[in-house]
Amino acid sequence: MKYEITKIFRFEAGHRVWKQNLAEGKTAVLSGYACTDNKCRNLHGHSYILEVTVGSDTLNEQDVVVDFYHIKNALKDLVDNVFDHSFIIDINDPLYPVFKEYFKDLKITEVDFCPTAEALAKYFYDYLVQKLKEANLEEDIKVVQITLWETATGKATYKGE
Ligand SMILES: Nc1nc2c(c(=O)[nH]1)N=C([C@H](O)[C@H](O)COP(=O)(O)OP(=O)(O)OP(=O)(O)O)CN2
Repeated sequence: MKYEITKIFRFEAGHRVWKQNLAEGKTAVLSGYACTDNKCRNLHGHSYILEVTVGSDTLNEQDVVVDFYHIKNALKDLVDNVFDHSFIIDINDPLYPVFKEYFKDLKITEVDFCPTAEALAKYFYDYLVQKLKEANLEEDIKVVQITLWETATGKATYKGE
C-alpha cells in the first residue's frame, strides 16, 4: 500500500485466557517447563488500545485514503457499545454457563474463541473487512493490519491474508 492511515481506539474490558497452560505444549521449553501459575486464567481486565490501519494505493478526491472520522464511526458501535466495560467470554469456556446464569444482567461480550490479543485482533479485522464490503469499499480501502495492545508491554497484530 502506498498510503496507510492508523486510527486508535481505547476500551476497558475484562476477560480470562482459559486456555493458558504455561507448563505444557512445545513452547513451554522456553521457560524450562517451570511455570505452573497460569495467572491469565483468572478474571482480569485490560485498558486495551486498538490500532486500526487501513490503506490504499491512491488518494480519493479529498486527498485522503478515507477520513479518520469514517473509520472512527465504522468501529464506534462495536468498541463503545459492545466491548467497552464488558467481560469478554468465550462460549467454549467451561465457565461460560456459570457466567450466563449468574451475570445475565451484566455486560458480557460473547465470542467463539479464547479472547487472546491475537484472536481479538483478528475479530476486529474481520469486522472491519465486512463493514467495508457492505459499503462497497473493499476495492478502494484495504485493512492493512489491526494491532491490539493488551498491556503496556504486550500487543498482537493481525494482517489477514
Ligand atoms: N501471546 C499471548 N500471550 C498472552 C496473552 C495474549 O493475549 N497473547 N494474554 C495474556 C494475559 O491476558 C495477560 O494479562 C497479559 O500477560 P503478561 O504479558 O504476561 O502480563 P504481565 O503484566 O505479567 O506482563 P509483564 O510486563 O511481563 O509484567 C498472557 N499471555
